[in-house]
Amino acid sequence: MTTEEAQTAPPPTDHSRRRGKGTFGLLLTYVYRDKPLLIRVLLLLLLATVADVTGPLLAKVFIDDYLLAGHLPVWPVAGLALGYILTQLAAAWFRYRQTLRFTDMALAAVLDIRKRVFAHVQQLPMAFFDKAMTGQLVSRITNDTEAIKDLYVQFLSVVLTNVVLLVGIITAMALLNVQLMLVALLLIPTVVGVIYLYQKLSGAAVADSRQLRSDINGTLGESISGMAVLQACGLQQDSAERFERLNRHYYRARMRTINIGAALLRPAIDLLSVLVLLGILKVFGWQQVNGVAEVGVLYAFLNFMGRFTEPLAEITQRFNLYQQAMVAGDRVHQLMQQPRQHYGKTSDTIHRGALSFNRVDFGYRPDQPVFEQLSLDIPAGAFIGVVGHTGSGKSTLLNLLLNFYPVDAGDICIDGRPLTGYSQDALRQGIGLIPQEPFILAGSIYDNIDMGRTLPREQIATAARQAHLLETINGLELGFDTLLGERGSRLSTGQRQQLVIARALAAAPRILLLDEATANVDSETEQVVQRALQALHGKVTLIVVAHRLSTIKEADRILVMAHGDLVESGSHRQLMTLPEGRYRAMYRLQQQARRVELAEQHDW
Ligand SMILES: Nc1ncnc2c1ncn2[C@@H]1O[C@H](COP(=O)(O)OP(=O)(O)OP(=O)(O)O)[C@@H](O)[C@H]1O
Repeated sequence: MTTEEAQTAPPPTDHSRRRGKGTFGLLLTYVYRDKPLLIRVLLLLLLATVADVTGPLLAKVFIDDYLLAGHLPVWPVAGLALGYILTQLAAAWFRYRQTLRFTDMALAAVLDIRKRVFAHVQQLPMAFFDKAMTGQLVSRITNDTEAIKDLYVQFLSVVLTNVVLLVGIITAMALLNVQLMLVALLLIPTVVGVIYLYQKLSGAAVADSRQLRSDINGTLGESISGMAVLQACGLQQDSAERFERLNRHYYRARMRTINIGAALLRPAIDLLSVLVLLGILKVFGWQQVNGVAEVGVLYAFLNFMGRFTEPLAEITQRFNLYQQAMVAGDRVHQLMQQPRQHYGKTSDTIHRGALSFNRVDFGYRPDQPVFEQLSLDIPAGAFIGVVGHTGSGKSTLLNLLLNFYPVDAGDICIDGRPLTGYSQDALRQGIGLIPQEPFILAGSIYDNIDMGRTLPREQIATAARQAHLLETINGLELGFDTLLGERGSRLSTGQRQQLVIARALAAAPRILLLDEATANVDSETEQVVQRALQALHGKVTLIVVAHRLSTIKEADRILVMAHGDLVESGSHRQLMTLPEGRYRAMYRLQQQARRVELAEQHDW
């Protein structure tokens, strides 16, 4: 959803609250996973609370039974003092252990969520990524899961601790004086009311702020990756203004939530606790007159009241984190609900590499078909060139072969079996892709060819030789272990392309797809690619999409596409004989352009 959509969307308060319950349950399941740890945490929590509330009870005994009675025997009083010190020390120790364990549990849960979310995102169909903004997606996997961590560490831990503490305090109060306890208890429904009001008022603002934060990340990601274009077009000012605008919206949305929280949470509790305190003093005064209450009870009560309002205030304050975590959890949950790309489950692998399209219909959008009834047969080991004007469907042909998108009708078969029947591993192992933009990892040359497949080093070296890159690699100081900067900045454009060719060849695919692999390289590198293709000719099915017709001149068959239709098909020689042929016209045009280029070079 874009910012505009977020702003025009109906207020998410009710809706997100409805979804929130499911999200909360989902988030809790991550904690249940480690039950022994959960039990240990709860036990520590209980022990800490018991130790905590014992202190004031001991103090009450000291005041009423010894201090006010003017009777101070050494051993019982020393015993009470020691008991007081020990219980407070024990409370501190149990609390410390419990906080550590809770954080451990929370971080493990977040680790688990992040792992699952990323694994899921990697299985999503390409159609999802067509619409997703990189920065926004990154924001969901990092910031939103981080907000979920706050739910565990800062919300659940604090709320659970304080609820148990409250129960402990109320029990201790009831033991001392039931009437006074009932006055103190009045605070609870009022606090629940405050929390409810807070959630109602802040829900929309919290959802807005999370969406805006991910828009900020999206814009940043887009600007940084397109910095060269941005600077070349002098768009820095526009981009800065857009960024500033988003930040300003974000600031306002955050301030809205902070203002609501600041007005409602802490001040409301403080005010109410003063009223309750007055109520306690009144009831105590009345009981004193009737000779029911003791001074020690008042001391213990005042002590408990201090402890009673603190957890309530803590709980209410943490509700803004709860609100944020619920919205974040919902966003993560929605991402996890995205259907994965469908792959087959059989263990069949691609053996030969024969391809066929049988009456295939496909469109990225239902109202804009790219292919209608496209049929095509490609024998194993054939070298097929694909040409056509921009937008004619060349890359789409490759996308469908990679099962990046499901077809709308008809089917695509590899070695006579439907493409959708093959497992993801079989497809990735059997089909190699060399895209126009080489994608280079910030790792070593070895890592970049291997791509986590842990292939034997000899296989990597063979692939590098096939891509005519071995000599270049051997010339580098650390050879295959040479680290490439981010986006492979240490290599030239041509060398990056060769590296990607080596990567594709390393898995010994039966089908190799090249999508404009020679569009951005010089003639020399193009010849390297051509030589690599010639070496593979007959051994691997080659489907080469090329604007530069010289790259595919030697192909067995050239497919000419126009508006998703196959309009011409044949070898270079056959197509050149068609008097009105599109291929012939394109080839002549390119030859002419080449001649002009050479003449210009000569003049220089
Ligand atoms: N991800 C997408 N979402 C929606 N429409 C798309 C997408 N990719 C391509 N198209 C549309 O599908 C049609 C075919 O595009 P395709 O990329 O296959 O053409 P092409 O022949 O490879 O073009 P080029 O030579 O410019 O790379 C075009 O009309 C294009 O606008």
